[in-house]
Amino acid sequence: MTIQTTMENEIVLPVLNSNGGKTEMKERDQLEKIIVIGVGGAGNNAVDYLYKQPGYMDNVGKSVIHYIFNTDENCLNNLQCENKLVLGKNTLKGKGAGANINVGRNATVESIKEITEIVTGADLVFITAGMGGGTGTLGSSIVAEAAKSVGAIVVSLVTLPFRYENRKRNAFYGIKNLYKYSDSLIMIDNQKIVDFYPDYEFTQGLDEANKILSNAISGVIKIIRNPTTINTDFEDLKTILNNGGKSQILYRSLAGQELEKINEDPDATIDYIYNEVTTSPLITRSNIEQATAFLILLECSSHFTQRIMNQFVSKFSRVNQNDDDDILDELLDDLDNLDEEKIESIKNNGPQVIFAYDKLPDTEDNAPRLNITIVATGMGTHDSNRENEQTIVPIQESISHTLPTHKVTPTPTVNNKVADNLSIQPDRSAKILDNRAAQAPAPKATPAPAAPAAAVATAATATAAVNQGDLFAQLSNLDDAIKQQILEALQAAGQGQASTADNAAEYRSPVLPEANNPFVNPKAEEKEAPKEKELSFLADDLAIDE
Ligand SMILES: Nc1nc2c(ncn2[C@@H]2O[C@H](COP(=O)(O)OP(=O)(O)OP(=O)(O)O)[C@@H](O)[C@H]2O)c(=O)[nH]1
Repeated sequence: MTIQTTMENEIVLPVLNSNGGKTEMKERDQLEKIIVIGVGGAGNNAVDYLYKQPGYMDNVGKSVIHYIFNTDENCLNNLQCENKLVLGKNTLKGKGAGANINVGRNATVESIKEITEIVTGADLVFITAGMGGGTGTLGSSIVAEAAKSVGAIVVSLVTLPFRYENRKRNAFYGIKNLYKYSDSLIMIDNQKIVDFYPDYEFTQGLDEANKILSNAISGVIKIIRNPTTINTDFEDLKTILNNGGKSQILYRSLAGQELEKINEDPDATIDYIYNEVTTSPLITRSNIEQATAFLILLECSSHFTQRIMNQFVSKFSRVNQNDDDDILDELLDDLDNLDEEKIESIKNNGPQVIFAYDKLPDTEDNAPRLNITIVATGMGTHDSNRENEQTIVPIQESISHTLPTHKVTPTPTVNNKVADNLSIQPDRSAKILDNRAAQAPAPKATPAPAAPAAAVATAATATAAVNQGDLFAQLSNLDDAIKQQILEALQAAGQGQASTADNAAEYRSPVLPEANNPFVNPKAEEKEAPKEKELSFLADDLAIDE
């Protein structure tokens, strides 16, 4: 679907209306704010690859903000993406981190104020980086923490280094930290490029990985942005990511010969498609058969009939076609006396599937075509055959779950939300040191569940004020210039509304991992405060000896 541009150059997207047509327009300011950030050389290259994808920038990419962050200014200058941030410019003067993860981490912390401004107001942030190098390894997790602190969903996509680089240990320090702040973490193993494409020219091999990263990003953006005959949106993505567990994003485009037997021999072709989609050679452990929730976007030519769609989607939902027929017949026969016990006995085994469908225009040669994007979650945490059912909750409670997530304050400032999410509270009486922060546009309100009283109390403890002396003690491993930068960022965050326990709880992300989310797991509120309330990049466990 082409994005239309108005006279004022405002992007408007057609959206599905209640009659199933595609006539309504969604104004730009109604759209969720999506930001794609590449950190370090590999991350920058992945964003650049995305830019170069045919049609991407003319279509969904136009309504997304792209950034490349790097310590190495030369690398930034050579790439197309117009939004660039040089990390740690005062200290490193635009030179790279020299494969030193501590240097890259410090450079990113030095730029935390700019990073915070960039992510403020975001609903969804994609972060992509190569693990193992100096900049992206820990820089990515600092960016992820900033994004999580402003309430965004964070989807991280990283590469693992080639074995011959001997950087796996550093890479896993990076993954350990990034995982904490990511709702979804996708990993591509560069070593598998050697295994699967041994004869490819070197950069062509790297591009195979870059293609997977960029396809995953553009596929998810399409799921949210593109109007389709059966539509999905940002709320659907949240539902699937809230399912918890490990996640995976897969994309595949198939056409022509690969699908030529789709009508003659649908069983074999569907098996073939399923295998092609679910076994991406470079992705580490897809384990998709363990997923307990799927968000699927299917864009197909007219060869994909009702029968074929039924067979194909059933492979994910693992539905047995004739299950429950008797109960359904009994219920339908007596609608006046619907029996709750009978309703409850309907089997909802297997994963939840939300799917979007759109028809691709047929080509002149009438070749079958299929593009498929899958977000799968819940791997590794649940029984994949668990009962998939939503419990009906009393009406008041269910209304409170749809209340806005992030408190809308009359004059919120860029950094208030960040500050409220951190355990170290800035001095609220401090003068405004950064005028840009004060003038930044108000972040858009997004939906949020109401916090139970006990969670508010827990959050109050977690946000207990820490004075500047304590802050300096925690900063002892960093040099003076960086300490000053961080303090300024925190002080800028300090002006505006006073922090209260209420705010802290209300600003809590609705997409916390299940174990920490009191709305999914009622016991979570009794556990320790959510991790993102700590200013983790100042903590000791990030001081790594190389
Ligand atoms: N797939 C893929 N991997 C890459 C690419 N560029 C770098 N890598 C991998 O990513 C790892 C990190 O490299 P970079 O991203 O260049 O490093 P950096 O984070 O910028 O850190 P410094 O260069 O030390 O400042 C490397 O070990 C490579 O394995 C790329 O274009 N594609």
